[in-house]
Order: sequence, then structure tokens, then C-alpha cells
Amino acid sequence: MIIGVPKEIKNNENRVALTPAGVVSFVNAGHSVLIETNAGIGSGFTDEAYEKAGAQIINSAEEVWKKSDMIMKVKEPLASEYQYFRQGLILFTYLHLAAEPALAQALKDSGVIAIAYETVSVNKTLPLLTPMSEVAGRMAAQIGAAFLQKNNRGQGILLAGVPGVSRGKVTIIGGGIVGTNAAKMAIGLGADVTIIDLSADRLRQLDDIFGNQIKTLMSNPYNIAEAVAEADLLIGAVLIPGAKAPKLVTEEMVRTMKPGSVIVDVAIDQGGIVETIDHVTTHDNPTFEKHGVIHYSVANMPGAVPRTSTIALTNVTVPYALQIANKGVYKAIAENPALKLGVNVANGEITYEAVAKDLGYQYVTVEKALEKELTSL
Ligand SMILES: NC(=O)C1=CN([C@@H]2O[C@H](COP(=O)(O)OP(=O)(O)OC[C@H]3O[C@@H](n4cnc5c(N)ncnc54)[C@H](O)[C@@H]3O)[C@@H](O)[C@H]2O)C=CC1
Ligand SMILES: CC(=O)C(=O)O
Repeated sequence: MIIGVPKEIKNNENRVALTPAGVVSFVNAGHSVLIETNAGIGSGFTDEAYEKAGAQIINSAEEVWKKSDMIMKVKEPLASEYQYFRQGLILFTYLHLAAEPALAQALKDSGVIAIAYETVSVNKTLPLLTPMSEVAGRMAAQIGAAFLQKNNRGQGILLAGVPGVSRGKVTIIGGGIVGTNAAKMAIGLGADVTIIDLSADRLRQLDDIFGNQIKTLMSNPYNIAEAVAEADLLIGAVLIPGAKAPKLVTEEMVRTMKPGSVIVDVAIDQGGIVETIDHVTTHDNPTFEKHGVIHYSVANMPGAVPRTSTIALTNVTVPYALQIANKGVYKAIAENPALKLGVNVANGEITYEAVAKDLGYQYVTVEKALEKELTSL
């Protein structure tokens, strides 16, 4: 199979979908890898390193897309890339389609087989989302701490406090991977941390992990309103896989926050959980203010720490991509239920139920959408 890796074009997206080590794995298995020139440079991987690993360096994105059987990316394709979609092309990347209706339509119209990293699932865990959630969760606390500084238009508080002065309060809504990693960092910074989740079992696990270093609260509008009002830093970390994030923090709640408080809505890639966030921001211009509160809504946070993120991401994506290359996409999907759950669009159908429901499409199972291909295996 020919595997193509275009350079990422999203604002400040410096990650790349394959490292030279990944190239070696494909080449050793008998595949060809095309890397767009300078695709790895933001993560510290030169064209020479890729060539040494056995890849071919290609000068244009168009050529990479057109010559490849499978495109591996990090972020969802942007509108300028939709022209490269074609029937049967395999696209393996983050997609977040519930928040990207135009992309969903373009994938549907073109017949691409689109496998989303974020819905590949094993025993209710999301192995291809987890490392980036670890990165973004850890970043959320340090970014929030920085925007609380007066020179960044924040309240001017230090999360740790000092002897004789109260600690800053951090409220985290969603106690999964992002929430847990944000909590680790916030605790390390000395903050007073509250975690809210809908799952009583998850709250028990968090209590076992952190003991009295955190407070836990059940997710309901009453508890959320109280915890938001007292938060200096609010972190959004809720996920319902594939679906648009629920708006748990209303505009009324944001109005009760102190001027100069900070919201970091990590869940923005699925639409975000905060009503006052009406747009995605970029690393170039990451915040806006509403009701005196600083809002941060960057959808590719790990892109700012690309060396760490690229290695962490490719550690988990390459084994799945190798299965697709070695077996062919249909056999790989048929034999690996985790990968099958990653299929969001195939043969012009939306094959992930939550995406179909949120975007108003008819949901078609993977088995049905690929009936011909799977029965002829
Ligand atoms: N902005 C960015 O750059 C990045 C964003 N993310 C996003 O962060 C979000 C969270 O991801 P993970 O932590 O990996 O997900 P996860 O599945 O590990 O955790 C989600 C948590 O939300 C909880 N939850 C669900 N409904 C809830 C409700 N109504 N109230 C409170 N809690 C609720 C679940 O019980 C679960 O514990 C996702 O949207 C993910 O895509 C991840 C990485 C980077
Ligand atoms: C998860 C995701 O969207 C990201 O890492 O950018």
C-alpha cells in the first residue's frame, strides 16, 4: 500500500502523522511512504531523516493526496483539502465530525473511507485519543495559570497562593483523561481543585487516585452553577464519544464568575461545553473576553507542543495503520472491532451513530455501508 503524509495546514499545527520510526515500520512491512516536504519540520523531523528511514519526499500536497491509497493526518482536513477526496481513498486522522458538518458532507459526497482516531474504541477506552487528551489536560492547567496573570489580562492571582493568602480555585468538568491530567497539574501547582463528573464510578476512582487533594461533585446544573461561580479557572473536559458536547455551562453561570477568571474549554473540538464560546480560537489569537471572563477555545492544543505530541500520537496510531496497510482496509475493519468503531464515513454513508444523529443524517452501520466489500473478503 502507498501511505501518504501531507504537511498539516491548520493554524500552528506542528504535529505530523508519522515519525521516521513509523516510516521504518511501514517500509519493513513492504509498503511505500510519501512524505510532503517539511511535513515533520515543526516536530523536529527533517526530510533527510525521513529519506534515511525509506520514505520518498514529495514537493506538493496534491501529489501526496493523489498518489496515496491511505492518507494519514493529525487534524481534520480543511476546506482547501476537500478537492483531494475520492472514492475509496482511506483517510486516517482526527475528524470530530459532529463539530464539522461541511467536512462530513464532503466525505459523504466523495466516497472516502474516513476512520476517526477519536472513535477507535477498546473496552470503552479511546486509545487514539488518550495521549492527546493527556497532553491537552496537562496544558489546560498551565495555560489557565498563565492567563490568570495580570499581564495576560487575568485576575492577577497565583494558583498556589502563598502562606497567609488563599489558593486559587480550579473547577474541572469531566473527570476522564483530560480532567485527570488537568487535575494532576493543578494539584502540582498548589490549587484548590474540584472535579465534576456524571459517573459515580468515575468519581469513586478519582477519589481513590487523589484522596483529599481534590473535591468531587456529581454533575448536575445546581452543582455546576456553584462550582463555576467560585472557580478562578474553569476547565471543560466532557466527552460523549462522537457526539456534540453538551452545553453544561450557561451564559448565566459565566456571568457569576469573577472578572479576570479564565475558562479553558478543552472539549471545544466536539463543540465545547460553554454557552459563551461561539467560536474556535487559534494558537495565534487564543483568547477572547466575554462578561469579563477570559475564554480559551483552541481545538488543537497539543499542536503547540509538537515534539511530545507527535511521538505520543504516533506511538498509538501506527500499529492500527499497519493493520490497515497489511490486511487491506476491509479485512482490517472486519477483524478488528476497535477499528470498525473508528469508521465514521464509508461509501457515502455516515456510519457512526452519534455523528449521524447530531448532523441529521440517516445512520447506516459499517456492515451495511460496506456490505459488498465485506462479503467478498
Ligand atoms: N482542544 C484540544 O486540543 C483537545 C481536545 N480534546 C477533547 O477533550 C474532550 C475530553 O476528552 P477525554 O478526557 O479524553 O474524554 P474521556 O472520555 O476520557 O472523559 C470524558 C468524561 O466526561 C464525563 N462526562 C460525560 N458527560 C458528562 C456530564 N454531563 N457532566 C460531567 N461529566 C460528563 C465522562 O463520564 C468522562 O469521565 C474530548 O472532546 C476530546 O476530544 C482532547 C485532546 C485535545
Ligand atoms: C484530539 C485532537 O483533536 C487534537 O489532539 O488536536
